Amino acid sequence: MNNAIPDILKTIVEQKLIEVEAGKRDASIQELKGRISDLEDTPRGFERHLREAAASDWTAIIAEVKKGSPSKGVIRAGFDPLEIAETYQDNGATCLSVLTDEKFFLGHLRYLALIREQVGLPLLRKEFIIDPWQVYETRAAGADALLLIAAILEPQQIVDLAGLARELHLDVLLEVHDEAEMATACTTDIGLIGVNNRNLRTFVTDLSTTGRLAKMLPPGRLLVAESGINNRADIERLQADGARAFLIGESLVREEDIGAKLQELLG
Ligand SMILES: O=C(O)c1ccccc1NCC(=O)[C@H](O)[C@H](O)COP(=O)(O)O
Repeated sequence: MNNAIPDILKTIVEQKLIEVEAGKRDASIQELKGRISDLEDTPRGFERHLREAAASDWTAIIAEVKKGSPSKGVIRAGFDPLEIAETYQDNGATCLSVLTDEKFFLGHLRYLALIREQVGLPLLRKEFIIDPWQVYETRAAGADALLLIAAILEPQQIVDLAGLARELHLDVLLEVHDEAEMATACTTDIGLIGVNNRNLRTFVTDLSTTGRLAKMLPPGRLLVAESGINNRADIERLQADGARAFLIGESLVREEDIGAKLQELLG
């Protein structure tokens, strides 16, 4: 991790180091491997679902199960992760993103298994992954894909963590915020590249970030626009800029009628 990364990410990573060490004391990689071999179903093809939707007329939305965030505090009072996930499925989401960080996003690892039991859509574990142990934990918890955040990883860590994820049949979404991180992403063979429109120093979202970085993307990668997407016009603008899938949290969970909002976003 370099010194140039935003303070919020430094704080989160420091917390993750503590959590991972505690996690390793609770369950060794060997134990996690045992849990993985006990799983009854195989991953659901997170990237494949996005690519199929993006190749059709359907808008590929990754709808996020998000109770809160460092920038906004609690976004949805009376948060029910399963009810939200079912609403997303019933109203046309292609995939789901499940925040599992407890301290900063008020999520939980157990939401993955809870949702997986009742909802058939592929699940992304939205976490701050910094250690191979967490990749095993992710697969054992029932996710189909994991997020890697370029800002908190060295290029070799990205390659190694993505390689391990693939060995465990997990798809990877690699998130970038700027040109330097996109340049690193281009040196990998990761198929799903997310541009996060949220500036993590100011927490302000600027959708033009996606268009700026899209120009650097080699053919064959699927561009996911992340954060700050509020309405159908935002999606159409991002589509024109090259985005083929859309990761949306706050503008959905903030609504009283989440299903109606998702339908509006789908157009
Ligand atoms: O959401 C935040 O405040 C935040 C702060 C620090 C690191 C990451 C953060 N967000 C994670 C995400 O990437 C978003 O949850 C996701 O892209 C959805 O964004 P939105 O639609 O704006 O809720």
